[in-house]
Amino acid sequence: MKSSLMPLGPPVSRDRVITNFPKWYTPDACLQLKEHFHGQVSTACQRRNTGTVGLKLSKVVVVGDLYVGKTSLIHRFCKNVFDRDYKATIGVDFEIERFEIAGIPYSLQIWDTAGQEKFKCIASAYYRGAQVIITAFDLTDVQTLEHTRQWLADALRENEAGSCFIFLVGTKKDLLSGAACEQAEAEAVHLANEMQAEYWSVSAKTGENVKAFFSRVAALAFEQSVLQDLEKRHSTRPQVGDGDLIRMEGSILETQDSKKPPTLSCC
Ligand SMILES: Nc1nc2c(ncn2[C@@H]2O[C@H](COP(=O)(O)OP(=O)(O)OP(=O)(O)O)[C@@H](O)[C@H]2O)c(=O)[nH]1
Ligand SMILES: [Mg+2]
Repeated sequence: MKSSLMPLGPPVSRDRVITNFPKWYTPDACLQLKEHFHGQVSTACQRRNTGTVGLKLSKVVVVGDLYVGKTSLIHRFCKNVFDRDYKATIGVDFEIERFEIAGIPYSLQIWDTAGQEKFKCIASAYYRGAQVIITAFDLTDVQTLEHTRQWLADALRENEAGSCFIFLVGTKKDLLSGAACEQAEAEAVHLANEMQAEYWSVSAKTGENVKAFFSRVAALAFEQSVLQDLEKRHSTRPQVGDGDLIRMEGSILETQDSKKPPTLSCC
């Protein structure tokens, strides 16, 4: 989807530009099978009618046992580095990654949480408001896969049921091959279906699937944000008092800079 209109925000690097809907890792455990943006989303993007979506940060929370490679995965994607030495995350950390999706600027705020038990209470304070939950485990350590159930339950407790996209990610793919890899993936796919999650295998060391994975996360979150924004704006009843914006049928009027105050009918 290419637009001849002026860009809406500062340019992003070429590998953060998403024009086609990124594909799943395996059709056996994926959140949706379609390969195109939703029709309404494509139209809204072409018309630059995506409301406040380009101004928001969508929250992504990464959880999982200590040492599974959460920080390494995020650093490979955001900084394109890999560190062989282990430095435990203390509490939480985050990175902001800017994309341009179907011509619209879009940002993810990726929260990296500590897997160590002693930091869990600090980290869990940051689970709230997640649009995406990534539960990570080490493909070479089956126990860490079993623990993802509990990590997910903890993260979901702080969020509205059904409001988050869930991903199950097997890390350190470079350490496994052949039948061992197939076996680990089969178990993970089974659990992903139970969790209603999308499954990915990645390697922060080699970078395999890392960019494709985060592009998929960004595209799914973006599409959901645009659809939610359209739905809100097209709701028939005018609503007053959503932050500093007044919403009226299909339009957003900013309260501070409007020359003429909007006329609202009383409900
Ligand atoms: N071979 C290989 N090693 C990896 C990979 N990802 C991470 N590691 C190593 O695994 C160890 C733990 O990685 P971290 O990213 O620090 O793990 P973490 O999940 O953030 O750990 P906590 O912050 O304690 O929760 C480090 O020594 C990494 O170098 C990978 O894809 N392949
Ligand atoms: Mg870490």
